[in-house]
Amino acid sequence: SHTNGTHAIKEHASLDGFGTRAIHVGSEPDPSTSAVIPAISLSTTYKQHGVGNHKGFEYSRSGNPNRNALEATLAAIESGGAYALAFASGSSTTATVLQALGPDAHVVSVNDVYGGTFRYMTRVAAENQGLQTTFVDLENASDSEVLASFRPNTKLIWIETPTNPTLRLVDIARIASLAHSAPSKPLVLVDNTFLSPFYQSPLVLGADIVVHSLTKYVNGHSDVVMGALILPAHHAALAEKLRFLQNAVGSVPSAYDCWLAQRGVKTLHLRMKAHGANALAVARALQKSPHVEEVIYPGLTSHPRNDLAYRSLSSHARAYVDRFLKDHGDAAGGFPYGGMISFRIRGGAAEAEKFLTSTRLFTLAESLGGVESLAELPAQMTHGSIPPAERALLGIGDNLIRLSVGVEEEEDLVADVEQALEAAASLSR
Ligand SMILES: C=C(NCc1c(COP(=O)(O)O)cnc(C)c1O)C(=O)O
Repeated sequence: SHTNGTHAIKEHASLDGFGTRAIHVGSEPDPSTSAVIPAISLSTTYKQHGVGNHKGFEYSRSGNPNRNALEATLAAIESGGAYALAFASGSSTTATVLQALGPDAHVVSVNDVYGGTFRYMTRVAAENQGLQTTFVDLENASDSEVLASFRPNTKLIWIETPTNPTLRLVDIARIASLAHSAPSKPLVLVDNTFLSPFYQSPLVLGADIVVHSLTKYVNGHSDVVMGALILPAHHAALAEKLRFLQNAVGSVPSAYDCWLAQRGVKTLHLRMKAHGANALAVARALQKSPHVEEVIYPGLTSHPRNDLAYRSLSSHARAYVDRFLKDHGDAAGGFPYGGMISFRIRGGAAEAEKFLTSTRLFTLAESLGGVESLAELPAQMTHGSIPPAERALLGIGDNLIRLSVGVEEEEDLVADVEQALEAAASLSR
């Protein structure tokens, strides 16, 4: 049932499958018009029938029908979710969560995060609220090394997995168990942007908060900038605190963008299956190419943490992957695991530039998760805000190319990558 403060989803939602929830929860026919698809409610204010006597809406920043509906859908599809809050962008979601930690807090973050997240932590929150951030290789750190990174004022562990852009995998369940056993009991947050709620359910694995750049897979059509966070039922107090900040800071999405995102999320399950199958095929083609030094795609059987990738799959993705493996067997060389691939092209910046300007279907552009395939050079583009020394330590070199594999026809994407690799290789002939 909806309240203005927090939106706990209807009980029945948990009984339906992922795609069914995405299509039906939050999209119930309009009770007054019976419209199957909700109207776009652009009004910024609502008539009151007496002071404080209203129908649950007072002012659009504090809540509006389209945002409430989208938040209900997001809480329903992020398994284990009960509360969802939408923001104007993934970055403002990050900012709001970090603001909620208060002054002089300490955060342990995975060492490879989106450049904008790194930038906010180290150049904004550090200055504005005295945030201290320790970047740790949470993929490889031992339990004792993780525990040693905690301080008495450690309030939050920030995880991306797979990380952007080197696709490092973090064992959410392991880190959550360590955090919840530590004296300072830091909250565990997972930025689930890269896999979307379809492939990974961080709340089920023990996380306390999930954040998404909805700009990416959830909206899925490269026409909305938005973010969201989702909390489990036992964090009602944290939901209220973040709902207060959502309204007080006012970094909220428009009703129209919420309506677009609600339309996009309805096909998320279909798109993520297609993204995954296409990405596996492109990763295999890259693996076979003499012009590629290294392919990073955790769905490949050859990936060192392919077992962790499989163990971390959501229940709905596990069903899809098991069917895929049954249908394709070992010939597939792995399983679909989201649409993101990073690879190191043989050579350096020149070869990378030639590849990126030779693709016909992969558009050279920032962002990811849309139906169209995109390609970029993190070192100079999305992760340019990370100091060169840090980038070098993380392996974000001038020959590291990141692909967001879209839902075009698989054969077309494989052919496009292969011809662009040949074009890049021609530089050294
Ligand atoms: C724009 C890109 N990333 C945005 C992003 C963000 C920020 O989301 P925005 O909606 O772009 O503000 C947060 N978390 C992750 C993992 C992200 O990848 C990019 O990597 O091309």
